[in-house]
Amino acid sequence: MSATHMPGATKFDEWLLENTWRRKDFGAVPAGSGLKPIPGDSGLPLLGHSLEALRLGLDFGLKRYETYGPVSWMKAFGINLVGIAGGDAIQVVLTNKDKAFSQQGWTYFIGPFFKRGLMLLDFEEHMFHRRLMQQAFTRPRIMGYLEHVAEEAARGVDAWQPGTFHVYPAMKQLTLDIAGSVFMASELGAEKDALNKAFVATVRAGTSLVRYAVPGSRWNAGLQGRKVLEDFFRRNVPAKRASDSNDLFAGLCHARDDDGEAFTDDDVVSHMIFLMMAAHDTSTITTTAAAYFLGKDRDWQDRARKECFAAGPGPLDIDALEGLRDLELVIKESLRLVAPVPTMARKTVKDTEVLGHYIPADTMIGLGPWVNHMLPDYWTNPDDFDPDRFGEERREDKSHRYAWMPFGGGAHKCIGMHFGMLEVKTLLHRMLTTYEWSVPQDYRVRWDSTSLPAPSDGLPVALKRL
Ligand code: HEM
Repeated sequence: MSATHMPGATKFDEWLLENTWRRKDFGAVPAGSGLKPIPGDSGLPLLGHSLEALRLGLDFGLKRYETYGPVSWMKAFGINLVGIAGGDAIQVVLTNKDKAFSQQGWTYFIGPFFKRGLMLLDFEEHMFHRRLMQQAFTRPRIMGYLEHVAEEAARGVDAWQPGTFHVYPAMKQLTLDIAGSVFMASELGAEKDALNKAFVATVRAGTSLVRYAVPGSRWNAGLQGRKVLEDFFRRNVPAKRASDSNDLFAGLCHARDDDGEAFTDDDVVSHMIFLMMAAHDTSTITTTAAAYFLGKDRDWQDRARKECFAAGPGPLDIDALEGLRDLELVIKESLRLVAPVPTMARKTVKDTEVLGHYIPADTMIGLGPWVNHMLPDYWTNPDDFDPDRFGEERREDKSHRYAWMPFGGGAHKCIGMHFGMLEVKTLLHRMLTTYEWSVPQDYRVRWDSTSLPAPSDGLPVALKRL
């Protein structure tokens, strides 16, 4: 197998991918259990498979699946990691019947910066927090957030300059502005730039290669960023509790469950910091990926634009946004071809098994949704951009419950899924009714996999005002 999804792969990358490593089973299976060991290998001395995982992303995941099947192990990032892909295997983990799979896998990577965020909580405590947080994602509350999104989207998109235009950095700035407005409508004021800086440092730290506090390191900047954010939110909680504004910060402050329980001030602070991260890069990547595919496929761009003009100039309300069916097909297909969260981390808290493979307690797990999105068992011509595959006549996403899973699944399925889709639709609606754009037919974007997928060249397009 070669690096078909990674333009610009070097000869060394190709060698790493094509090399056959010495196969070794992972740990000993308890005698008499009837279970199988996990196949895999340890890769290069010291580095293990870190390089391929970081440089080749999807191609590496597909190679592991092809070589070892749905459950395999490797060394990477200084640890032993069990990779799980394919619908059936991922379903076992996300259903989590015996509560063996915990979120502590995420804690290893982003814990110091996003501690006590919803995704890092487990089991009963997680359920309690999730139920409360749902109160901030009701339809009326989402309608309020969308007003902020539409306002920022119009302001930001209209200011873009035609010509050669780099979509990714512009979109990243715009979704950051949107997050500022949706999350805390009025508090930012003079602190806006300092907070944006702190937030960006906190997010970047999660992918730092140096994983301890050395002066000048990304890790250190992330810890300092977290402090700035904590201080800001903590200072503003009392005023927010007393306000009735329609932003997410107020939503968390006012959330009550059926027994009248509420979040503590510390909870609100931690949830705000995590939510900003969860909402920001994911919507940037989704919108950028859709812009890329539409820039290549002008027929789909025209089709989506026609629908957007028919819906009106905006701001569109929630019903109008939900009615943008063609655009929804485009976004779903973009989320399939570029999964914004390509790997999901877990850690076993007890001995367990997946499809008959024994997994001991304290094992780090990486789930591979992006691999599922590309398996020919579920999708016809998986490499093609073909939004109609999600249309009513075909519904290829129903080929397996976990064939399409950009928002995860099970107890931790994305709580911002509905709002996130509507935000992306608002952005694309504004883009499609303001500009047309294209990329050369032979251009292929390289999705850098060192963190969440991002176009390594920023995605240059030829942008023309309509
Ligand atoms: C369009 C883009 C988005 C994508 C692709 C996405 C993807 C995901 C995925 C895959 C997970 C599950 C992680 C896991 O199980 O390990 C998740 C969880 C989560 N997402 Fe999103 N997300 C998006 C937008 C958002 C937005 C806009 C928000 C909030 C405003 C949000 C908030 C969250 C939260 C709080 C969790 C943790 C849920 C829990 O643990 O119960 N996400 N997201």
